[in-house]
Amino acid sequence: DLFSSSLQLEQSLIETEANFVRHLSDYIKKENSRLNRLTRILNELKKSDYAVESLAKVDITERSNPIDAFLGIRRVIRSRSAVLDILFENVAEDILAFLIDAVKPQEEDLLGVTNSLLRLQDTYRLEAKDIANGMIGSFDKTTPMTSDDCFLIGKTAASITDYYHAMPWLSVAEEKMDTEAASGASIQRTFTRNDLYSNISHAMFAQGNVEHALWYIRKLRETDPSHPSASSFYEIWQSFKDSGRKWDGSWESLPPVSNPRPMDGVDVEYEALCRGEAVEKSASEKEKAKLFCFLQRNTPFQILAPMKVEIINHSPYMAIFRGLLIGNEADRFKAMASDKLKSQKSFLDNVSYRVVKTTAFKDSYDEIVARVSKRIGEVTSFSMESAESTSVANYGIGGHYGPHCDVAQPNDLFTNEHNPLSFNKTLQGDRLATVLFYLSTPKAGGATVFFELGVSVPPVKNDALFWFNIKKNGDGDFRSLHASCPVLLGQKWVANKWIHERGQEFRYPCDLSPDV
Ligand SMILES: O=C(O)CCC(=O)C(=O)O
Ligand SMILES: [Fe+2]
Repeated sequence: DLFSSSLQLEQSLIETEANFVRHLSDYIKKENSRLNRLTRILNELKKSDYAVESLAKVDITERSNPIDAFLGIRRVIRSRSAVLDILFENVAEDILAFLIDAVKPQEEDLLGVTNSLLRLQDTYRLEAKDIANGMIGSFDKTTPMTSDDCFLIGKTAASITDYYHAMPWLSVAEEKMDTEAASGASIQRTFTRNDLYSNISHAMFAQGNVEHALWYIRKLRETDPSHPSASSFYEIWQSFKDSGRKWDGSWESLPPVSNPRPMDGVDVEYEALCRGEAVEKSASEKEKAKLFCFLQRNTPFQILAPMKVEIINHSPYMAIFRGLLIGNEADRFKAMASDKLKSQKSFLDNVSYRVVKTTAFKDSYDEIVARVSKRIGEVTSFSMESAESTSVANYGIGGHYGPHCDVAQPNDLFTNEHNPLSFNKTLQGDRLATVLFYLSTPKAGGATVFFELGVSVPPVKNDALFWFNIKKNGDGDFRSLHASCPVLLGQKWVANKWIHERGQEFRYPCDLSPDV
């Protein structure tokens, strides 16, 4: 798939659309030349004596000229082989190969991006109508969608019984169909008005709007009694009668539309944190007053260039290192990762859980990787000996990473995504702390959020976020449960450095208390 890395999707769209234009215009040129050559042969044949005579209905009983016969035979043989050659020319070979094998984005990407749009709509409280008009929140406006695009999104949602999302998209499709008709725009549609009514009626019914369902199915039945959905009229009518509700059948007296959101699996606090809103567990103003920032001068290097450290949570300790990356380091990491990004099959094997592609670099890969690892060691005072390779990730369109802890220890809170065998726990120990550095600043969205702490950190290029995953007694600290919010606009790139337990025995002494 492409949609799980926004970089790869953008690259492939640019490449594919440019190649599509080239292949199709080459092909049309070749077909034109074929037609021209055929026309030339045709015109010559038409001019031939025999053809002219046949058209003129000349009496041939007297006619027999050996020269004409010779020339006629030659002409037929030559034209036959010329036409056959042209007919058997395979001018479609290149474009067929392109269309069959080389056209990337595919249906799974369309489905992936559709899912992303619906997820963004929920998380950031966007209206289907605004998205359909090319608006992502209050950000830049782009090309509006057509009724056909909106219908496809609504129908895709309905096909997985997601009527909550289907409803607004189908009604936008209806509105757009009306405005398109009024403006005389010629829109290619993959559906008829009655297909739309059938879908709206179904979704209305599923969301408890039986009168509206009846209204739409009645319109469908009146105009096309042979439509496959026309017979649902009787079921809906029966349901309406059974409900004992009152409605006189007019548009004016329809009750307001209800469209309840299924709350199963929805984390309201997560969505609020993603929008940057405070939640119950967020620090109060009084607690916030205890947070501070300072200039760190731990090492000779830092005496020259002190690190700006912002403590954002005391227990467990969390801090932001402002400007940990310098110069073009962030861009170099992205460039190094660009052609290596691979999608990570999640442990839960659930595509929608993690829409991101990653790759990892050992310190020996490039001087810059070693340099940044060394700097992390300096600012955190931890040994980097047992740390993992630096992993770089590019999120997809609307890409996110569901709630998880970075430790490999199993726990009851949730199914841990990290494969316990992915690093050698006995040699390196578990992931003591995470340093997450931001390689880009997305235009909107993509915050890193901590559910138990009510903390939301918006990504800022070159900054690094530090937190502990393990308590001093060695148990996993599940207050570190975190997630990456869906990216709303722009690209989100991060890199992870996981610091392990081994080698930190003197730098981070153990404690038997289970609470630190
Ligand atoms: O990208 C983020 O904000 C969080 C990434 C993360 O939690 C991880 O890669 O383990
Ligand atoms: Fe994580």
